[in-house]
Amino acid sequence: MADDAGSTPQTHPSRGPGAAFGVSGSEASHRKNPLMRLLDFAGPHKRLTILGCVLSAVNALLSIAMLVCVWFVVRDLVAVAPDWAAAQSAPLYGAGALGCALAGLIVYFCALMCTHLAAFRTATNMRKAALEHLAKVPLGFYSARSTGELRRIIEGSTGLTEGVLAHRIPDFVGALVTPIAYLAVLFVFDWVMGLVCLIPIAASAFCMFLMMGGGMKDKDGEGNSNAMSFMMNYQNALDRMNKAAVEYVRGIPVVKVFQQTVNSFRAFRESIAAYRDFATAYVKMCEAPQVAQLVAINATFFVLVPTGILLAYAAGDFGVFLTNFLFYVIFSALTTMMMSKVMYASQAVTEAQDAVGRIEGILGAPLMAEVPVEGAKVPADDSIEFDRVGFRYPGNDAWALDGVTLRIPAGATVALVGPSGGGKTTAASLVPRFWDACAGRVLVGGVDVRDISSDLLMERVAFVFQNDHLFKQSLADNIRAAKPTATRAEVERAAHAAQCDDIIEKMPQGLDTVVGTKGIYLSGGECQRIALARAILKDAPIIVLDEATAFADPENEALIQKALGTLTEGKTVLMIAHRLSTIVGADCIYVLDGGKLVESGTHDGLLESRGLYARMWADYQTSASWRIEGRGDGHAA
Ligand SMILES: Nc1ncnc2c1ncn2[C@@H]1O[C@H](COP(=O)(O)OP(=O)(O)OP(=O)(O)O)[C@@H](O)[C@H]1O
Repeated sequence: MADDAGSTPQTHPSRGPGAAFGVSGSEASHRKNPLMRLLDFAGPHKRLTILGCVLSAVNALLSIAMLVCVWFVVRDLVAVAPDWAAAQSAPLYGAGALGCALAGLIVYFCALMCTHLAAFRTATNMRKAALEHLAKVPLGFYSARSTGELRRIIEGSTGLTEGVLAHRIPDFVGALVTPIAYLAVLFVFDWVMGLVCLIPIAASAFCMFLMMGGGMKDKDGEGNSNAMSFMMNYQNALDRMNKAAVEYVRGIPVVKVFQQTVNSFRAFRESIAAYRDFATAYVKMCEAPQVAQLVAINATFFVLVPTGILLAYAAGDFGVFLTNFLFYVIFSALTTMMMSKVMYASQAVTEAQDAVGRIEGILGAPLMAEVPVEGAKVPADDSIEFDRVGFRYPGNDAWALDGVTLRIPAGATVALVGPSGGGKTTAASLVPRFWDACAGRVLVGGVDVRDISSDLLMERVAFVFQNDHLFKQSLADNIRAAKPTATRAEVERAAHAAQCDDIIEKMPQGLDTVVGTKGIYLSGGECQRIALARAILKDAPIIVLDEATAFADPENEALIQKALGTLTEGKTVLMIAHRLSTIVGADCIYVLDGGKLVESGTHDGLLESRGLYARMWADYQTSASWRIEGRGDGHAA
């Protein structure tokens, strides 16, 4: 391979996280703060989060104001006891306390409204960004990651950030504002008792600090705290278990046939054990500091009461001392709540950091290189050409295609045949750029496919896969996937041309029947005809067919062949078929073996040359006759 351009498809770095929301990838990734990175996804809704946090802080101040008012009521009542009627300002402070409480409720409600709106929008934007990005990455990305893992990132990680933005962040802000205001107020009345109340808070904060990893950097040197590194490992273990579970569920028919149990699936068993180990280790890591933290935060009375008793002896005015003491008793109840909020918020931030990192992992996956608009070229016609094409799958040293040169003139029908693993599917995949060639060029209409805008290329090429996927949507919508603007009449015409009339007739709601649910499923051959209707509706001038009749029974095959006739009429066709009878009439047959083009010519010409194709044809004929004999004498061959 002289001009090996590397073994991976040409790609370019994505614009990165938050790109769709006005933040460039590098800008976003250089920001270390996970919350800032998370808010990048909020777009204009970032302001709502900020407003929500401000309101949460106001609510915290109102809560303190309410308690101060309550304390004033108590002070006034104690001062005039038992002549309660003399406490003239008490009703005023009482009303103040009530007003603060009501205002606090309203403000907190508004705060949560703001943060919830922003949280839902942020999670939606994250999902959209990830899904949009996934549609543009090369197929190699999917070989390296399982659907279970991707699903968990898109659903799980984004869902997790919802809770963080909606509740934890405003609570965190409120919990941070509270001690500041608290400190100011604490020292107003009695600085000694204020100081004493701070001891449990400081002890609790220290335990929390230990719980979060004690500021130690992880061995990875990337600045992750122990807690962050633990969270990453924990989430990775969850991912592996998810991935193995999806594999296991998909393989359930095999499990049943070979009477296996979950324990015989090593990967699944090991992933469950790894998850258990991480979960246990996590609990153990948090055990001691969390117990200490809970003890510390609930120990306010433990330090406050003895201090109060000591100070009572030295107090000049016992009445004033008692009311001050009551203030600290009321206030200390707040500390438990406040520190719990701080603890949950810190934990949530660690989770959010991991979630944002995982979404960024998807968004950071390089995209298939797209030619700049000004450099994009338009194909002159609908011909296809392979010019010394070489291709290796990422992570695979062997050449799946090696120096393949072939030409399909516009309007011609060409077949790719060859032994299994010869490179037929790989060659066909290079035309619509599912992959890019590692060496040489693939040309459509004389233009390198990499120089054609992807929209134009997709307009020009229709690809019918071996096992085309039908979405859990109506048949009409499945067909319309090829052309969303198609009218009902166009969809019906395409379905009719693809010989789908019998399928539609037997469906309870005809074309509007949703497939894949409520026991409504199609056979392989029927799926293939719906996929052909899709391709007919698309009406692209270049058709790539990969094993179009692979799943068909004889009856379906006849219908499929008829549908293919309509689809391919006047088009450039590149066709892969194992049933050699379907390609006898092809204008040219290319034979691929071990990634190399070994023969080419018409059916008759290749038979005459007595090469690989002739041998494959002879084998095909023999196997076909075995089947016929087998049926005739009632024995399966
Ligand atoms: N996603 C992949 N990752 C790595 N290697 C792959 C991948 N897909 C195919 N290959 C390898 O590339 C080579 C060509 O495979 P390809 O599917 O193109 O052959 P094929 O001729 O279409 O085979 P078949 O007739 O069995 O479908 C094979 O050696 C195969 O193992």
